[in-house]
Amino acid sequence: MLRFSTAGESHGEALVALVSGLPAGVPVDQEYLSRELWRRQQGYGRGGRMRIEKDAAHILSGVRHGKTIGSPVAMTLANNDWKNWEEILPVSEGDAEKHKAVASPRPGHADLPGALKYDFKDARYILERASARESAARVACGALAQMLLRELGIEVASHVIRVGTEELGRDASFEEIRTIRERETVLLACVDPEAEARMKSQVDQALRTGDTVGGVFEVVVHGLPPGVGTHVNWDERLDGLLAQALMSLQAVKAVELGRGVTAASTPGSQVHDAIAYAEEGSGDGFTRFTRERNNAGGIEGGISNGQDLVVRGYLKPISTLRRPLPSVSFDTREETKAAYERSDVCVVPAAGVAGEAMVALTVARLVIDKFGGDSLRELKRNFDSYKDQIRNF
Ligand SMILES: Cc1cc2nc3c(=O)[nH]c(=O)nc-3n(C[C@H](O)[C@H](O)[C@H](O)COP(=O)(O)O)c2cc1C
Ligand SMILES: C=C(O[C@@H]1CC(C(=O)O)=C[C@@H](OP(=O)(O)O)[C@H]1O)C(=O)O
Repeated sequence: MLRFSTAGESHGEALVALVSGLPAGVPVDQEYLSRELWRRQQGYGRGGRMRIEKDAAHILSGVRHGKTIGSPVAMTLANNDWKNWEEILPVSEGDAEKHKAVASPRPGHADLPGALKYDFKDARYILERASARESAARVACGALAQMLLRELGIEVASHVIRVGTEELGRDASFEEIRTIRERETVLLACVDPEAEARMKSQVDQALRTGDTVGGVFEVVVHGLPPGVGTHVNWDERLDGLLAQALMSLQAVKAVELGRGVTAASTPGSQVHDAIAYAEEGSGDGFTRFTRERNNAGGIEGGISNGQDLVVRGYLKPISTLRRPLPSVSFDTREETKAAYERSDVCVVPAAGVAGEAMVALTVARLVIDKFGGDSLRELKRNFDSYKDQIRNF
């Protein structure tokens, strides 16, 4: 079973990422890994921290001569900002000035519930781990999952479809979305330059007014055969697993599969994707069944149906505001302003990259569950044999 976990605090020495369950023989492309990490750091509206960090994953185990060997892959990602904190973080709470306590919790961040739960009067102990710095480690894990999926012809890409109140307003083809990955500079990762300019103006307004924005990213998986995930148990359904995977990302507050949101208010005849049967050589790429549209987002009954998987993550606006909202001091219990040091103002493109990682890890896990194999060769053989089986169903 493919599993991954992360450790590390935002301003600690390093992040740690651990992936187990990858078959042996998967080519590990360091350049691809670095590029995914770079992509997660991009986007208009990111704060000062991204000028400090230059993320890179150092592989400690599980890879020899450029390929996985079946053992867990352990990676570390250094925090450059650690050098600015290494003398502050060890200072005890007693020395409040030097300790840089966060003692007025930010509405929307994990500060207040975390401090209550873990019994701290300093939310720094909470924010260090709640921080989306952790998503860098997820992207390192996700890059490995993508390296496996690419060997099977399965691709994952994301783009931004909304920032604040500005949206793309049309469907994008997978070919268009794929080109976002290749961009040398990333503004808001939108396929349409005009919509991107409108999105930028939303960020500019937030920057001007000391506010923040949220938005929506879309992750698309191309080349996934029908039959991945299952309807038979609630916790093995592809839709449920994808929702959990994306919802677990910092600031994601809703997940949509296909046209899930508008479908709720649209008649069935306009929602469901009618089925036809094509001549040999055509069809959805896996079978001879075809659909003219993909409102289901590639999943029916918790099972992939051979169409592109389309999953959207809805982000709330960033909670740390330059013009802070009212809060209450842990020390005096009097009204004060929420803490502010520095912050991102918009993170939708970065969250999209983290979303790709989470989707890739979820899909790779189910692919490994279904097709098995301790080596990539064995997995591929099983995968190809299944594709033969369904081709002429
Ligand atoms: C890539 C990324 C960067 C983020 N940067 C910030 C930030 O600079 N400031 C902030 O307050 N929240 C930021 N967040 C969101 C917080 O991490 C998140 O709101 C917080 O941990 C509370 O979790 P919740 O929003 O999921 O409830 C970021 C999220 C992502 C995905
Ligand atoms: C460090 C990253 O994002 C951070 C996520 C984050 C938060 O509260 O989630 C707060 C900010 O951290 P800092 O207070 O150090 O500027 C972001 O920069 C990153 O994405 O690598």
